[in-house]
This record gives sequence, C-alpha cells and structure tokens, in this order.
Amino acid sequence: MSTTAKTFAQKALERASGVNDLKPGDIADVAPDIYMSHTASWRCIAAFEKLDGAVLKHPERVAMVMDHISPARTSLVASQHRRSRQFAEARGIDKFFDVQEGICHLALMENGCVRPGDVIIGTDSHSTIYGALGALGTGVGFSEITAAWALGTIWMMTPESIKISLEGRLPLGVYPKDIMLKLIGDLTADGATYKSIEFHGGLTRDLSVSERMTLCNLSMEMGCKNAYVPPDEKTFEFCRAAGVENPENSALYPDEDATYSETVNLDVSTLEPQIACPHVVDNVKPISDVAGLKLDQVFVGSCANAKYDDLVEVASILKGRKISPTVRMMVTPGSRGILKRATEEGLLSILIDAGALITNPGCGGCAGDGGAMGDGEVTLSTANRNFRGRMGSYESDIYLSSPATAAASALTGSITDPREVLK
Ligand SMILES: CC(C)[C@@](O)(CC(=O)O)C(=O)O
Ligand code: SF4
Repeated sequence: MSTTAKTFAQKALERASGVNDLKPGDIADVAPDIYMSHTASWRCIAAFEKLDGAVLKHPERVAMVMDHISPARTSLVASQHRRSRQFAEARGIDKFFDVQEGICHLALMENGCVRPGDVIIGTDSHSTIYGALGALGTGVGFSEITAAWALGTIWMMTPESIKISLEGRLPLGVYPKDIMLKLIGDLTADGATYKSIEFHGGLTRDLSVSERMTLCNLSMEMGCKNAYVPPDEKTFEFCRAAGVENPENSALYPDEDATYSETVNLDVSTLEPQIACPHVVDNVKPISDVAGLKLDQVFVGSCANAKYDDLVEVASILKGRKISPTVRMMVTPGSRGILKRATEEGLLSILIDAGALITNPGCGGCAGDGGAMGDGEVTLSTANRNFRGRMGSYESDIYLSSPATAAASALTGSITDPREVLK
C-alpha cells in the first residue's frame, strides 16, 4: 500500500496502468478509456491497414469526429471522410461523429464519451479540455493512436504537477478567457511543458463546467500534458445529461498534501480584460494597451470559446445593436448541441440581426477552414491560437480575446473594452 500523497495525474495514470506508486518521471503502459481522432482519422487508418492482420483491440474505445474541415470542401477531403466512415462501419466503431456534430472535444463531452477519472488520448493538442470533467486528456500523434487501436495501450511518462489556485470574484466584463490569457502571458508558452495543471481555489469551484472547459483548453497554450478541475456536482450533472451513468463513481481527487513542482495563486478581483497579440499566445497585454486597434474581422468560434454560454455573452452585447459596417463577424457554434440550443433560445436571430454570419458547427475559421484573411488584415478571435498564417495570409494578424471583448469590438470595428458596453 502506498503511503505518499498523490496528485490527480499520478492517480489517473496509476488506475489506467494498474501500476502502483507512479512518481513524476516514471513511465507506464497506460490503457486509455478513449482514443479520439479527428478529420485526419484517415492517417491512422492508413497506418493501421499496413499492420498485418491487426484488429481493433477495443472498438468501443475508438472515437472519430469529422470536425476540422467539415463539411468537406474538396473531393480529396470528401474521400478522406468517406474512408473514415467506411472504416468505422466495417470495424464496429459506434462513436463515429460525422460532419454535423461540430468540434471533436465538445462532441465527445456532450455525447457521454468522457467520464471523470478517464484517461483520454486524442490526435489534437486541445484534448487537455477533458480535464473540465475531471478526466486526464492529452494530445498524441496519429501513429500513437494507431498503436493504441491495435494494442489498447500507450506509454506515458508521469508528469509533475502545477497547482493553480484561483480566488476572488471576476469583475464585470472579465471572464475565464481573460484569466487564462493572463496566466499564459505570465507563465509563458512553455511554462507548463509536460506538466499536469490542477486548478483549485474558490473561484474554480464557482465556475460553470463550460467555463472550466475554457481553463483546461487554454492550459495547452502553456505546453501542459493535461489539465484538471476537481469534479463536483456540476460536473456530474453535465455528465449525466450527456448519458454517463454514475459519473461520481469514477471521480479522482488529488491528496491534500500532494507534491507540486510549482504553486500559482491568482486573485482575479482586479483583473482587466486581456488580449493575446500576434503571433504567439503568450504575447499578452491588458486591453488598455491595444484598445482602438482597427479590425477587419471578428471570429467567435473554437473549442476554447464557442460554447453556449459564450454565445449568450455575445448575444447579450449585440442585442438590438448593429456591428460596425467596417468589420465582418463570423460566429461558428462549437457543436450541434450548442447550435440547436442557440437556435431554440433565439440567440441566432439576435446575432443575424446584428449583422453576423453564422456558419455550421466545427473548427471552421479556427483551423483556417473558411473566414480566411487577406494580406494586411486583422482578426480578433475567441480561439486559442494566433499563430502567423493560421487564418489565411501570412501577412495578417490574429488577436485573441474573450467572447465579450469580441462582441464589443464588433460593434465599433476596433478592439474595444467590453466594460464600456456593459456598464
Ligand atoms: C489541426 C489544428 C488546426 C489543431 O486542431 C491541432 C492541434 O491542436 O493539435 C490546432 O488547433 O492547432
Ligand atoms: S476548434 Fe480550433 S483549437 Fe479546437 S480543435 Fe478545432 S482547430 Fe483545434
């Protein structure tokens, strides 16, 4: 029996590997609960079909989502989707989410594929988002997914953990996105490389599951292995609504005296809206430094901030108003469920009346699929990355903000502090 106190990551990897007493740096063969691959699933399939006589060890653990380029815009992509569809059909993969379902991470969580305490690997770095449900999610390469299909396991090194305690109350106009941009700016883009980030503190407990998704999603931009918010009744309710039975039974919690490589305390009470400036996510400034910068496009989308409550924030600012004629605004709801709810609750009419373009759920502009910028153009985006050329021209600029800042800025056509509209 173990006597040392453990972090969440230690406990999750111990459970998934059956190895006791994993310490940071220890490598174990882990059996993930889900292996997710997105639009590029065909790459895993191509590699898998080269493995002589390989069979899927656990077809029920395979999840595929056609989200990054969806619906297909070229016959090449259509053929790749088709290959994935046919493979799923032939191999008995029932967690196949086609082009209508939206962004892989949101589709998985909304469809009951993620339980607290699970270990989930995905061909996407933002798989850290599953920590919002108390799971250990991490991004891997295509060939690692292929190997997991065949073997049911993957080796993982047990990470050290960083404890981030969030306290205080968010001021009006300041959101979890601003917290994360502030943390990424302070800790830098490699501040958490291969570490597990655990969020604690009174504010973390106050946040909704959707807001916790923003925390765990953006944590990737500090290079983390995974992120985690301790599951509570809000988590369990979300999971139950998604179809998970008894989600509380699999929840894992760190021991109180677990060892952390670093502890960060942030009181958000005086935090201002933050902006990540081109072309790296840790180039973060308070909004007052960049307010007034002229925009060509505003993009509300991505797994970071195109959830239902993000659209509510945007609609509450745009209601009864018109966006500036000098900008185009594109809103890409994160998932089919979010699009449906936004439709039912009348949010889409508000956005359309204000002058926004609504696109189908999926990665869309965040993955450079639609909404491209020309040379010299500037987009303010609610996504999680602002790398050069990600949304079109190499000579264009992407700034990142909260949905509220994006909405306030769409009204004026330049970067605008949402507190000016909300006051
Ligand atoms: C494929 C790409 C656009 C990606 O989804 C990849 C990733 O996160 O691993 C991203 O957000 O950068
Ligand atoms: S929405 Fe953007 S960040 Fe999220 S998985 Fe898709 S491309 Fe990557």
